[in-house]
Amino acid sequence: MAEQVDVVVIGMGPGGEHVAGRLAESGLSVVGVEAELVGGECPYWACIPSKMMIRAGNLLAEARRVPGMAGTAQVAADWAPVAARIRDEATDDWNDQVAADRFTGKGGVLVRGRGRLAGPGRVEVDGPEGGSFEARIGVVLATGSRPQIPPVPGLADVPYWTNRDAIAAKEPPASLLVLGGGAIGVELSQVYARFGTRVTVVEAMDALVPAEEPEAGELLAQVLAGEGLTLRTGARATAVRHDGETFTVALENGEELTADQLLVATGRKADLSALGLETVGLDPSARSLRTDGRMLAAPGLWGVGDVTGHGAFTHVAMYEAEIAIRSVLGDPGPDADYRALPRVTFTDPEIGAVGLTERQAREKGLRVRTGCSRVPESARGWIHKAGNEGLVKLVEDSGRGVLVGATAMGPAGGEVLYGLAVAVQAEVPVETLRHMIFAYPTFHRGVEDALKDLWSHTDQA
Ligand SMILES: Cc1cc2nc3c(=O)[nH]c(=O)nc-3n(C[C@H](O)[C@H](O)[C@H](O)COP(=O)(O)OP(=O)(O)OC[C@H]3O[C@@H](n4cnc5c(N)ncnc54)[C@H](O)[C@@H]3O)c2cc1C
Ligand SMILES: NC(=O)c1ccc[n+]([C@@H]2O[C@H](COP(=O)([O-])OP(=O)(O)OC[C@H]3O[C@@H](n4cnc5c(N)ncnc54)[C@H](O)[C@@H]3O)[C@@H](O)[C@H]2O)c1
Repeated sequence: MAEQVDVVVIGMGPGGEHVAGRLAESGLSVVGVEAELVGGECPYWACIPSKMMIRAGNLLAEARRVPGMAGTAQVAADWAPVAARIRDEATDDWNDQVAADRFTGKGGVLVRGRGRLAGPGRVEVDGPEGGSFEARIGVVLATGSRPQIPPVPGLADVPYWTNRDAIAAKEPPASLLVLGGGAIGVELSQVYARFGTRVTVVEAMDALVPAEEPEAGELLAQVLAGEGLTLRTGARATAVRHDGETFTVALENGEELTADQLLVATGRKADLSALGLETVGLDPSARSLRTDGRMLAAPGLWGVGDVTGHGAFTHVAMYEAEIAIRSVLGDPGPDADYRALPRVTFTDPEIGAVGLTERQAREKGLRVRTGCSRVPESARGWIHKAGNEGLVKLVEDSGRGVLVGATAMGPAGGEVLYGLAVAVQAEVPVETLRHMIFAYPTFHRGVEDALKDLWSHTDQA
């Protein structure tokens, strides 16, 4: 006999935990199903511990910038406090009791196991605590994503690292090969390099962080090369092997790269294959779960987070969760709108970006005008000196006179981004932005310089 409840949430990462907790607080009977740890990837193997590592790496980099600007500093990197902080403060040694109690404290019922749909509103959970559930209102799928491993010959047979191993490492390897120069690849590469690891990054596309503006990828490559990393862009791995000690990655051009560890960071994908989607008339082989503006994938079936394919970010999962909560409760509010989706790659310098890149805007057929400024050429960048690399790039839909995208790269680039995200979201006329007062001498005055540059260009469509 299936147990009757109001809502079943499958997957208790940032998206699912938020939906399940809020619906339980609102008085519904809610079952949250989790196969691993309540909280999902973000607190245990992703955002939070990686940003602790980055904070540590940035402290070392700042200390190394003291000579010539503030005296002398002797810096001895030590991974032990980083590994300890990840265990003690971020993950409770990968124990989710606090998160589980947080959910049950709101009135939810946690069922540990792997859930799958068994027809509209029906969920079956494997595992010792499993069972069958029938949801009166519906089911929320929030099953996240997992690493996408490319079909490079030999790769499947070697003990490569994913983000999980890189986060849980108790000490930095002497050398590290990183396959993939996207967000995970560049963030973790820079950290490890700052702790003394010899790092080589292999990126298939022509630039690092290829989903962002090419100017950002080029500048990041200069910075990372300056910090001693070896970079291979436009490089395809043709074979991987491991002799028990050393990894070897062969590239298309004949070059062979070796290292003690190999991190595969070539993207993440949702896995819909085992969720029973066929029982509700949906395609289990799809790349992601298609949802409408209310996060509905089918009647009584909502999707939130990485599984929807709208951007693998915790802030997207939380945003979609809020909409799904309103939709389940029948509360009014706007549909999902991804025009001003922000991304921050937490390298040093940070790469903050929102909305469309120039290329995406052109591909949409917009009349595009761009404006750029360089952080070192601004008063604040010049004052900052060591570690001042960065830029601002604006993408205007000149037909409408509004920004549709922007990049703020530099010290605190992710914070500078905020004003630009407001401008894109609210479609503030560029003419209005141009006549604002920008505080002196801030990094965000680079936006004013980029607006001036925008104005000096005629339409480039
Ligand atoms: C190294 C790294 C760094 C990152 N840094 C950032 C960052 O700085 N900022 C940012 O915004 N994003 C970052 N991300 C992305 C972020 O972690 C994800 O976007 C976010 O965790 C997605 O949340 P989610 O709820 O969709 O899924 P997840 O966090 O993936 O959680 C899904 C949960 O569902 C469970 N599950 C899956 N299938 C089932 C099933 N059938 N039954 C029961 N349970 C199931 C899983 O065990 C998991 O706990 C980073 C990712 C990585 C890998
Ligand atoms: N700061 C953040 O918000 C943050 C940090 C880390 C991860 N994330 C999220 O997690 C997602 C996954 O991160 P990711 O870095 O794995 O993915 P990604 O998609 O950002 O980057 C993957 C990179 O690997 C490259 N690649 C793919 N196949 C390759 C191959 N065979 N050889 C060499 N390069 C190859 C791609 O061209 C791409 O540049 C990100 O897209 C992002 O949404 C966010």
